[in-house]
Amino acid sequence: MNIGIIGAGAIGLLFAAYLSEENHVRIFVQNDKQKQVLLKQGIQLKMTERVSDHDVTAETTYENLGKCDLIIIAVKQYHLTTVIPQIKAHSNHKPILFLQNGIGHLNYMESLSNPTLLVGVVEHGAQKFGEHSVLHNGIGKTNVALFKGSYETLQEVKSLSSKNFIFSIQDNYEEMLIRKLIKNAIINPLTALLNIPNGELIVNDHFREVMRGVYNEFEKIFPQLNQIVSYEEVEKICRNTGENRSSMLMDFELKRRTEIDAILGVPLEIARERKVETPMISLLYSLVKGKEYKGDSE
Ligand SMILES: NC(=O)C1=CN([C@@H]2O[C@H](COP(=O)(O)OP(=O)(O)OC[C@H]3O[C@@H](n4cnc5c(N)ncnc54)[C@H](OP(=O)(O)O)[C@@H]3O)[C@@H](O)[C@H]2O)C=CC1
Ligand SMILES: CC(C)(CO)C(=O)C(=O)O
Repeated sequence: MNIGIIGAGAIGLLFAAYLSEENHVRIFVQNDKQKQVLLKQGIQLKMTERVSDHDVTAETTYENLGKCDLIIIAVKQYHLTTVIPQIKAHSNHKPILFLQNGIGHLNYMESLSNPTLLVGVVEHGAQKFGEHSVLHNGIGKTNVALFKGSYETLQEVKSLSSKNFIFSIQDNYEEMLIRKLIKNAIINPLTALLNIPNGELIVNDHFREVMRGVYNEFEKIFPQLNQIVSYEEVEKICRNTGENRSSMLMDFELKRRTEIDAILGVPLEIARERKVETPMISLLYSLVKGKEYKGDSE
């Protein structure tokens, strides 16, 4: 298959490395320096016990998007404003797979006329080093679901699976995204604001009370929430990833923009539309925005 990947950050490089084993991968990047490094050296995929090199084609313009059988969008949600016009201009008939955290990408997807659109939730952990190296530091899987269009494409994506890189089909895209959203929405802002690893949230009854309160507010926004993901599952993630620093805490530490708008901003808009009061979620949103605004992670 000819696969196009937009974005060569941690997730873009990870997907490109694995998928290039059996497919031709074109990776669309923003700067010429990264393009040259990728063309000359390929992608270096690091795992605990081995390092491998993977050849890809790299481009800084988007004309060749139309040559791809599947396009994977691996940029952050807040980058979509620049990517969506390129999709509309060069590949409005191709299947697209969106991998963003949160639910902010759904509005963008609704604006596309592509017949087949897919969403994915990445459970792998990946960290980028330099222009072309990626560390696969957590082997999980990628859940994929149909947003609209052909189920056949979903099966083709599943068939791209390999030993350490599995795609698993999910029936309901909304439930799949909400299941991940709730975990990110409760764990990420609190760990980022408190500067603590995930596990510390559940050994402190005061923090647990706040977590439960945020969950209850989400249940007011999404009344079926408890049938999709329970509060106990959120605590389980904290236990299972106890030593981890959440991606939002790492964004603060590295002075990068966070994904707070996709994680809390869009649910807050839905709450407003549904006339639901969510004071705790609003407070967390404003605190993260405020801290981001100052550009100060101390
Ligand atoms: N990293 C992880 O372990 C996980 C990440 N995710 C999710 O996956 C998504 C991607 O995350 P991640 O890879 O970590 O993010 P990164 O910030 O590492 O990568 C995003 C990349 O997109 C590039 N980019 C931005 N705009 C464009 C554009 N118009 N054209 C081409 N490239 C562009 C950026 O380039 P530049 O550097 O030049 O700005 C950057 O390399 C996020 O939504 C994240 O939440 C989900 C689960 C795990
Ligand atoms: C589930 C969680 C909170 C694990 O750290 C995560 O996905 C993140 O940090 O973004």
